[in-house]
Amino acid sequence: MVGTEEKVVEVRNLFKSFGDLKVLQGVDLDLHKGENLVVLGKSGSGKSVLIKIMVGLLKQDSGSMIVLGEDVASLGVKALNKLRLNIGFSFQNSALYDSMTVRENMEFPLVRNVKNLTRKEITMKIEELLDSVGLPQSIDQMPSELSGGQKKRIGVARTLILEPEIMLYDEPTAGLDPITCIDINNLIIQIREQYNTSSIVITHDLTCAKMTGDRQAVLLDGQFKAQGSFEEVFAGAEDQRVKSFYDYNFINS
Ligand SMILES: Nc1ncnc2c1ncn2[C@@H]1O[C@H](COP(=O)(O)OP(=O)(O)OP(=O)(O)O)[C@@H](O)[C@H]1O
Repeated sequence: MVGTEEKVVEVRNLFKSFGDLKVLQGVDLDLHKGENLVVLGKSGSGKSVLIKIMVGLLKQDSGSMIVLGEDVASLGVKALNKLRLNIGFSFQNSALYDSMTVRENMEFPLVRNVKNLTRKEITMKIEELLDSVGLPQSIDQMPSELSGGQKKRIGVARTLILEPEIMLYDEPTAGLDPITCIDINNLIIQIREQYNTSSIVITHDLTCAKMTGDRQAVLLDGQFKAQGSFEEVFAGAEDQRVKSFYDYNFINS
C-alpha cells in the first residue's frame, strides 16, 4: 500500500440531503497519510458536497467528518480557518488573479497567512515552488501569457506555498490536451513524493485516475460502493454503472 496507516481524513456514515434530494447516504471513506485517492462519480453524485463538508463550507445532517484529527462540524471559525490552511484546494480553473503577475499571485496567500517573512524569504519560497512545477521562468509573466497547462501548474504551486498536508485536486486535467494531461498527472505524483502530501483527486478522466491514484473510490447512490486499486475497481466491476464509466472513457478516448 502507498501511504501509511495514519488517517488524515476519516468519514463515517455521512448523510447530507437538500430538501427531498438525498445526496450523501452513508458515506465511509479514509484518506491515509501520503496517499493519492481518486474520487470518481458522475455529475451531481455529490463529490463537491463531500469536499465542502470536509472544509466546513457545508454541514452534514449526520455522521462524522474527521480531518487531521479534528471533528470539522464542531469547529469554531478560528479553528476552521486554521484547518483550512492545511488543506490546499487546486481549483478546476486555476483561480489565478488575472491582473497580477505569477509572483504576485503566489505572494498573496503567503503575505496574508504567514507573518514576519522577509522579502528575500518570500522570493526564495516562490522560486522553489516554481522550480518544483517546472516554470521558474514564468515568475514575472501575467496569467494571460500562460497556456492552460501552465496556469494549472502555477495554480498548484500557489496552493503548495502554504505547505498544506492535504491537497484537493478538482478535475486537474479538465480542458487540457492529452499530452498536457499526462504532464499534470506526473506533477500530481511528483508533488506527493516531494512534499509527502495526502491528496484527493476528483476526476472524470480515467487516464488521470489510473496514473495518479493509489486507490480509487466510486461514488454511486450516495455511497462509495467500489473502492480499491484501479484493476480491482474496474477489471472486477460487477456494477454496470462502474463498467460503463470505464467503457465510456476508453471507447471515446
Ligand atoms: N447548496 C446546495 N443546495 C441545494 N442543492 C445542492 C447544494 N449543493 C449541491 N446541491 C445538489 O447536490 C447534488 C450534488 O452536487 P455536487 O456539486 O456535489 O455534484 P458533483 O458530483 O460535484 O458534480 P460535478 O461532477 O458536476 O461537479 C446536485 O444535485 C446539486 O444540485
